[in-house]
Parts: sequence; C-alpha cells; structure tokens
Amino acid sequence: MTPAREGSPLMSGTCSSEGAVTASRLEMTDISKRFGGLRAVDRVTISLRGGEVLALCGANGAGKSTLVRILAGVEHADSGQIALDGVPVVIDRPETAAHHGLSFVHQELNLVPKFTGLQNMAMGADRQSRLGLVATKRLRRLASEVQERLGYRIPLDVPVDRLSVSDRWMVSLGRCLMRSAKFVVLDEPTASFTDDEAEKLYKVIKELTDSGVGVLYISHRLEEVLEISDRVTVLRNGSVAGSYETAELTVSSLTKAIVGHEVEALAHRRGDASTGAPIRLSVRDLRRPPNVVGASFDLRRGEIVGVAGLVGSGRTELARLLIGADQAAGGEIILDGKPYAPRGPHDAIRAGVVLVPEERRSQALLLSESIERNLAVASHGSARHLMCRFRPRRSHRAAVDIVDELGIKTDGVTRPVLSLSGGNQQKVVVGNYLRTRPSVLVLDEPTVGVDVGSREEIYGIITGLAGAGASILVISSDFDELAVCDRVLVMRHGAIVAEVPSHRATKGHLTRLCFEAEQPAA
Ligand SMILES: Nc1ncnc2c1ncn2[C@@H]1O[C@H](COP(=O)(O)OP(=O)(O)OP(=O)(O)O)[C@@H](O)[C@H]1O
Repeated sequence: MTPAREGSPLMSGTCSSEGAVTASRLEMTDISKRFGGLRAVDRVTISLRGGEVLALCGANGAGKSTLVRILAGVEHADSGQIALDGVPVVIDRPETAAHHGLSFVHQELNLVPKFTGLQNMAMGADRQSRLGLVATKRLRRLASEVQERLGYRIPLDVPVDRLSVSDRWMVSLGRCLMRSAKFVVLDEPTASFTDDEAEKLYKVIKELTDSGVGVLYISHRLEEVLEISDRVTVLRNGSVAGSYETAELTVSSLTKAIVGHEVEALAHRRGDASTGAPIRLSVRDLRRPPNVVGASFDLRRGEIVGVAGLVGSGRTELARLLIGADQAAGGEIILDGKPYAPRGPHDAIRAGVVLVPEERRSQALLLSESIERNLAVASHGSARHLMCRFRPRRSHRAAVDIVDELGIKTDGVTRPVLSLSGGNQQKVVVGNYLRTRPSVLVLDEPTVGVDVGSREEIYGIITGLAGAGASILVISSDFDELAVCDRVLVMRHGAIVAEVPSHRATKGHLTRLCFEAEQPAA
C-alpha cells in the first residue's frame, strides 16, 4: 500500500498516524421500511465492525438494497435506529452519511456519463476540492493516490460512457475513497465482472479491511461471499433469516439459508440432445475488426451452445452482429438455409432471432413504465406486439403469468419497473425475451444479479425452450453456468479458438482455454 500524504483526505479524519482507520462499530437496529403495502425491510438488525467484511445475502427483493439505501440516507426508515460506536445518529440525507464516514457504491453507479473518470471522482472529494482550476492539480494527485491504493489503473481522462462496466465500477469506488471512509458498502460489485476483475476487487477489499475499514458486501455470488467475508447475514422477505460466521458455511448451506430449501447443483447436459438435428444458424468467418476477426460456428435446432471468453474477447460484439445491432464487415450468416443479414434488432426479431443484452437496465428497460408495458417490449414489431396493443387484457394476463413463473417480487404488474429490486428488473427482461418464443435466442450474461433460486428457474426455461426446438447461444462470464450447454465455444481476441463438449466444460478447463487455445474449432 502506498502511504497517503499528510493532509490528504486519505489521511484525514478517522485515520491514525500509521494511515489506519481506527476500528469502529456500526449498528442498524430494528430497522423497518414499507412501500405501500409491501414490507421491504422488517425489524432488521445488523452490526459491522471496522476491519471486517460482513456479507449481506438474500433472494431478489429480500430487502438488501433498501437497507443499504436507508444507511445511505437515500431512503428513510419507518422505524429503527442507526448507531456509530454506540452513539445514535440520524442519517437523513447522503451528505450526513458521508459526514459520518460511510461510503457507498450502489447498484446504479450514478456516474455522469459525459464526465471523465477524474471529473466523476472529484464529485466524491471534499467540497473545497471541487472548486476551480486551483483544485484540479490536487484532485489529480488525490485520484492517483486512490489508484495506487486500489492497485487499479482507473482511466482518469476518458468519459465514463466509453468505459467498460468494471472500469466504471472502479471509478465509483474511487469516488467513494476520495474522502476518508470508516465503512464502505458495496452493492453487488462483481455482478458483471470476470473472475480476473473480481480477484482485483478482492485485493482492494483486503487492503481496505487491513487499514481498519469495515466493508458491507452484497452479492449473489456465493463462492465469493465464502471467500472474502468474515460473517454473513441472510435476509428473507425483508427479515433476518440468520446470521453466521462464514467459516461455518458452505455454498449449499448458504443457498438453503437464502432460498429456504435445498437447491441441487447444476448438472452438465449430456450434450447429445441435438446431435443430428438440422443446422438452424450457420456463421461463417464473421468479421467486424478489431473486436470480431473471424467467427465460424453452427447452431443446431434444439441445441444450447455456450460462448466463454474474457472481457474484450469479442463475445458481446459477436452477439450484436447476430442481431444486426452492428453491421458485419465480412463473412456470412445462413439462417434456416437462407442468407440472413439483419439491418437492425427489429429485423432480427422478425426473423425469430432475439438477443437478451448484457446491459439490460439501459438497453432493455423503460424504467418509469409499468412492468406490464415492459413485458411487451421485446415483441416490438412482431405480431404478438400488435395483438397486445389491441388486446390489453391479454397482455395483462401474459404479464401476470411471467411474474408468477419467474417469481418476480412485486405487488402488481401495473407498478413501475423502477419500483422493483435490481434482480427482479433483470428477471423482467429475461422473462420477457424468453416468452417471445424465438427460434434463435442469444443470451448475454442471463443470470447477472439474479439470485440462486431464480437462476435455476431461468436455466429450466432455457432448457425447456431448447426442448421445444429453439436454438440457444449463452454468453457467460460465469463458466459454471455453461454446464447448461451442449457444447461451449471459446472466444479469444475476436475469434472462436476452441470448442469443448459439455462434459469437459469445467470452469478450470474453460479458463485455461480462454488464456491459451488448445484445440481448433471443428
Ligand atoms: N422505491 C420503491 N417503491 C416501491 N417498492 C420498492 C421500492 N424500492 C424497493 N421496493 C421493493 O422492496 C423490496 C426490496 O427491494 P430491494 O431492492 O431492497 O431488494 P434486494 O434484496 O436488494 O434485491 P436484489 O437482489 O434484486 O437487488 C422489493 O420487493 C422491491 O420491489
């Protein structure tokens, strides 16, 4: 760790002379919050000490983010108390939380898209630092200190709308470290991270706890919860279902605590389900340099094919070419024996090819519109959409069905999507596209932010669609979930470099192949 300079916020306030933040205690006692008739948080008590990681786990809609927003002063609790070192404090707005040394990286990063990394980070600095040119040098120096402390090179001079998901996340974390923090709250940081990026974050968390900072960590990735936390509190339906020392937990016992019952581990598909079935989609030497430089593969009827690759391998760009969101510079796609060159996503949907995009909040949700209306978006341009427009009752019933099927937690389909928890918003999008019954379905990171129980439901639906004849491409950074596939293509530097049958598609093997290709694609 680079020692912070005398007089910088990294050294000020709560820091001792060694640069360590003095240990402290945060308690939230008997916190409750209702939204209309919905009890989002119900008499929840948690405590966090300086220097430890407390993980907060629970199904989508369990109340985790609401609890965190109360701590951040973004929401106000109906009852309960927050105390620091045993002294009650009133946190009625974000500035008060910051004043008490509480820092947050929420699910919605709230960055200003056209501002650079540095400009966004400056918004976290002390008020006096935000002003004028004189402060700019100091801000840059502070930002460099934060970067060194994080051991992560944040692109300071690039507008954040041009950064990757993980870089944007690091800008947000950097922003919250621009002033000293006693407690840092991270709400699903690694949801869209690769293993490699997540490892970097774990090092940052270790650095924070070593310096005495207490970390409240929300995640649906149970293995990482077991790896990095000291204790775990599980919420279920707004209440505390249990608090545990991490050492006493396993993935299956934690899953059971979250869901309330046992969940079987995902079994690898036999891989021969669609052998001999006709080829539905044939992709030949598809190119759009520099991200896609030669992708060739076939997708059969009823087949589920995975795409594994590191960030920057061209996975998402390949998906965009398949639906015409970007135009290929070369190569060809044959769909059901005919050339297929969609001019855009609507063309693709009309041809029965659908992409569930990775960035669902920005690309696939109308946040202020109702759940019901959002559940008709994917079918834009299709006969079903027109039917829904003229038959609102039918569309209402379809929406209620999807909400039931995927266990989307809401008190009505006429509620705005914005009122749903992050994971339930994901389910709306995924469920919506799944229900369009496409002939080719491309899913980019289908279960990011989705809880362990609902994930199984989504896998079940994917498998069911394949059983009914759909051809499915699953792009995922979670290599364990590629067990749901018949075979897995490995993408590296814009090309498909290997193909692995289901029974060999283990996490270790795929990770090795992502770094170094072993066998050429068939
Ligand atoms: N502003 C709001 N208006 C109405 N309901 C809300 C609002 N914010 C949250 N809720 C509801 O409160 C419940 C808890 O939501 P919360 O976001 O805290 O869940 P979560 O545990 O963080 O879920 P996820 O893992 O999906 O992020 C959900 O049912 C959600 O729909």
